[in-house]
Amino acid sequence: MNTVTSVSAEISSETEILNLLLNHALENDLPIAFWRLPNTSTRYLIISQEYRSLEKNSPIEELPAGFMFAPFDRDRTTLFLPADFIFRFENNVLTSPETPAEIASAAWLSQKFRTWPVGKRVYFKGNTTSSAAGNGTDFIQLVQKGVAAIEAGKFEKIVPSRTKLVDLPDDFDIVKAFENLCSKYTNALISFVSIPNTGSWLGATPEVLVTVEDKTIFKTVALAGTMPYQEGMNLRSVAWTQKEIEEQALVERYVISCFKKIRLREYDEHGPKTIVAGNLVHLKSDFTVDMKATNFPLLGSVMLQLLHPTAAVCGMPLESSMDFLKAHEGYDREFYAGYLGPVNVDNNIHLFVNLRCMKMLDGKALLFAGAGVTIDSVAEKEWEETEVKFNTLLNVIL
Ligand SMILES: C=C(O[C@@H]1C=C(C(=O)O)C=C[C@H]1O)C(=O)O
Repeated sequence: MNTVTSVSAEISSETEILNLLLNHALENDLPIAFWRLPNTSTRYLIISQEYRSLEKNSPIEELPAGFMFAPFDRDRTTLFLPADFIFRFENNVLTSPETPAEIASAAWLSQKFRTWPVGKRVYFKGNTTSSAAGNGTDFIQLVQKGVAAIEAGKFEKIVPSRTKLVDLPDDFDIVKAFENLCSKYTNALISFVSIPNTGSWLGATPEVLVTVEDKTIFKTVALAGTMPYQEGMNLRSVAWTQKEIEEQALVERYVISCFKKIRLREYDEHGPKTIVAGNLVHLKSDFTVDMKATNFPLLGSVMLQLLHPTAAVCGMPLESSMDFLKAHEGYDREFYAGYLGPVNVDNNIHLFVNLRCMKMLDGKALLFAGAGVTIDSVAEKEWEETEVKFNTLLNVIL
């Protein structure tokens, strides 16, 4: 059999192979996901023949290897991309295929190499639209409405968001952008997902929603509170205000309330600690559960249903804050603040909240960002916070 290593003499670089695969998927309307997990160097790329819509409450542990892409609105359909073709890149080269799926994918790829043009930049169809919204004034009014609703006792926390539409540079190159995000944001999930009728999304999210390692260890986090990161900042003495401390404590309470619903008491909690997320710092608490000791083999699925959308991206309590956003936010979040990530690849589940992300439109990018609002929020400061959050991607793509 022709292996990738033998055929790839002329087309050896990761960048060229990626360009070929992305072009192939986009030109043929095939779903594709390309990602790198935090603090790792391996990059994975999968191409599906077809995406699937997942049944509500279907256990993710029983899915084949693939990639999940879920919208913010839990009443809408979660999409799943089965790993019909799977490639793994390490140190800028395609790794030798090991699993049967990788071996079949490598054979398919080497077949394609014979006929494919090299050196072509990835092309985007401009067939997706979005309800771009949220100019500065609207957002400030939205935050003020949120604070008034908190004062009126409707909820304790709300996370309004807005979008920003920017022109992409003429020479914008998705593979280069992905590579730059990887080197700049080592502790984020870097992802590019493109699905027919849904669009192409690029992101660098710092927020874990559900991790299940080796079917044994469950992890989630409570992340909130935002400040710009400054070079040389001492993370042990960041001066968080009462507002941010309470805002993060609310998310922590939300996570614990989900454990309580299933009467799970044996969880470890560490934090909150200040962590760096690209150009920002946040407060984060880590939660870990030993699924064997607690006899909870489907804890990943169960907690996913309970957690999403968390108080970090929607509000607290969930129902009243969701109603407020539906009534007042004024645009469709689509997949922003939904979740995404690989499931059952290498025996792990890694789902992240879809933050610091953008949807690619024809020659433009639509960016999304939100900010946690409590009774102590100052609207202009929350607007500033969304600006800094946009910069996570803008610093790299413009
Ligand atoms: C909502 C976003 O981020 C969330 C909100 C945060 C906050 O309010 O401080 C911090 C981290 C995230 O949990 C976003 O990035 O759009």
